[in-house]
Amino acid sequence: MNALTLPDIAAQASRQALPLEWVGMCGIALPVVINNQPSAAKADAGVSLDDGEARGIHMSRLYLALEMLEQENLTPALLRRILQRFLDSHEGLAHSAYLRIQLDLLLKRPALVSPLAGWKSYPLSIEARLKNAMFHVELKIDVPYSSTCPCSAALARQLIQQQFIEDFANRPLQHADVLAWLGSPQGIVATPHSQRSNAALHLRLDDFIDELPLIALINDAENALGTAVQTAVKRADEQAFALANGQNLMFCEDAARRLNLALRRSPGINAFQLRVVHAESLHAHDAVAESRWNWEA
Ligand SMILES: Nc1nc2c(ncn2[C@@H]2O[C@H](COP(=O)(O)OP(=O)(O)OP(=O)(O)O)[C@@H](O)[C@H]2O)c(=O)[nH]1
Repeated sequence: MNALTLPDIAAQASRQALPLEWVGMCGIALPVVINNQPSAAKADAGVSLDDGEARGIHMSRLYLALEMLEQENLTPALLRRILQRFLDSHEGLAHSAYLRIQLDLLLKRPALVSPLAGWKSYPLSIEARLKNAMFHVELKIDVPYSSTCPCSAALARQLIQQQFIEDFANRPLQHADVLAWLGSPQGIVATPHSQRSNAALHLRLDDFIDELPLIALINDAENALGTAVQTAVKRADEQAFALANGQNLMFCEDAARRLNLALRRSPGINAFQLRVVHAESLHAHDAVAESRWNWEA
């Protein structure tokens, strides 16, 4: 049999000698292991093509290095080893390596009061870079929550006061009457508007961190807001949620400031930028606030 050598176009010289900032593959489907659980993910893997004379990179070498993600828990150390393999397999061609992994982090979250729990999905993106032996990891996490407008709450309270004046005008106040009134629709003649809201967190991690602090970060953000959206809900949980909203009235500015202060204290974070979006029910447009800490674009 005639053994033919397969043509290797990538190994040819480029017609235009020009380095490229990024070459690779986007949207690779693969499982990654987080907290010992496999999750369906999409990866973008690439290197710089610093040798402008080379026609192309070796895509298969990047692709095969990603197999390491199937074997062990996703950690900064694992990301670094994969990126190092990208570079080792492109010696002389590439000086910097990049990997982004996107998935929905599925966490079981307890109800506020009842002994129930349910699953909540947090869109997550993990970006790792290795260049000149400098290794960086960034996380992007979306945290959904509820926000009740403090201005609307004050306006609603004023209407309740007016209703009280009308209903109890020229009448001696009886404890039982007031209690019954408070429990009637008259006692809450106006309600403040509230909305499902989202905090998009973009965080730079400490370079020498051992674990990705995913759950700790989400907990810190949700505790700072006080009104995380719920999963399994019985009436007791809904009542506790109503109380949490009443005790945590928030403009988008308030939410951004709360998150900023909480994330500064959160371990393992070097810098962050965040964007909160309140999908207003008062308007057909959103109220948005952004905040940064130590962040240089
Ligand atoms: N560089 C590059 N490769 C591409 C592209 N689109 C498809 N490929 C293919 O990706 C495949 C894998 O490339 P390599 O990793 O160089 O494959 P290989 O030469 O068999 O592997 P090595 O022996 O490790 O170099 C090749 O068949 C390429 O043709 C592209 O736009 N750029």
